[in-house]
Amino acid sequence: MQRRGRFITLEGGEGVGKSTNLALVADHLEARGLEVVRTREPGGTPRAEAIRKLLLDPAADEPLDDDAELLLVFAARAQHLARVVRPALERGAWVVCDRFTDATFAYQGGGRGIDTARIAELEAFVQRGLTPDLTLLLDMPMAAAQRRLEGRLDRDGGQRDRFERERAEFFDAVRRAYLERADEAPERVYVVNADQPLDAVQDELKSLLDGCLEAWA
Ligand SMILES: Nc1ncnc2c1ncn2[C@@H]1O[C@H](COP(=O)(O)OP(=O)(O)OP(=O)(O)O)[C@@H](O)[C@H]1O
Ligand SMILES: Cc1cn([C@H]2C[C@H](O)[C@@H](COP(=O)(O)O)O2)c(=O)[nH]c1=O
Repeated sequence: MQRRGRFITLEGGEGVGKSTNLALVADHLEARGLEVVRTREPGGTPRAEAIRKLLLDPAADEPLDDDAELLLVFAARAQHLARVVRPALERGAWVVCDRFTDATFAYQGGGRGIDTARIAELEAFVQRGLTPDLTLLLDMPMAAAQRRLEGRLDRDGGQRDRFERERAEFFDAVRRAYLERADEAPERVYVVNADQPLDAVQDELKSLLDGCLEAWA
């Protein structure tokens, strides 16, 4: 693939501020004249969004098998890559994506306990070498993030989805797995302390982006 654009992902547990900061990242890049595609996983195309619905549906009548969950995540990813991410990168756009494969290592690997070697096999099969240029890992203790999530749910009148209903131990394992991923790829994954006022988080993100823009020019 002729890849001219850049691929930036935002990662972290539930309610750490990914969507809020995705808007900041995308606006910051657009203000510098770049074409930016804002997207998310699972999802990003109509069919991948249909898979997202299946994954997040808390219906208790039929539990979702862990392997089925893993395969659905990668099925959605294959569709998203083919229809949105690869074409955008090929035409020189920057793709800013709310979650990607680090989430699979964190949730299906850390949270569900699936062998990471199996996840890595699917990653190689589906992505064929395509990985993010930069990953912003928003990190904070899960208890504090849960309080933010509750605030948002109260305001939206929303319901917890299938993942948001998991126990605290699940989210602690997710956080540990994310931090392990950051340790394994320090050249790609930048860990941001998300447990600080939004202005401080966003100042840090903007100066990091400016550094990348300069380095990649
Ligand atoms: N640094 C911050 N300080 C205080 N509140 C914040 C901060 N960042 C985000 N919030 C608020 O926390 C809530 C969750 O933020 P947001 O929806 O961006 O998180 P998220 O990581 O995208 O959540 P999800 O995992 O559900 O997609 C929102 O109400 C948002 O306004
Ligand atoms: C990409 C990806 C996502 N998930 C989970 C993580 C979240 O609970 C939901 C997505 O909802 P959100 O609005 O982004 O919080 O899906 C996962 O388990 N594995 C993945 O690879």
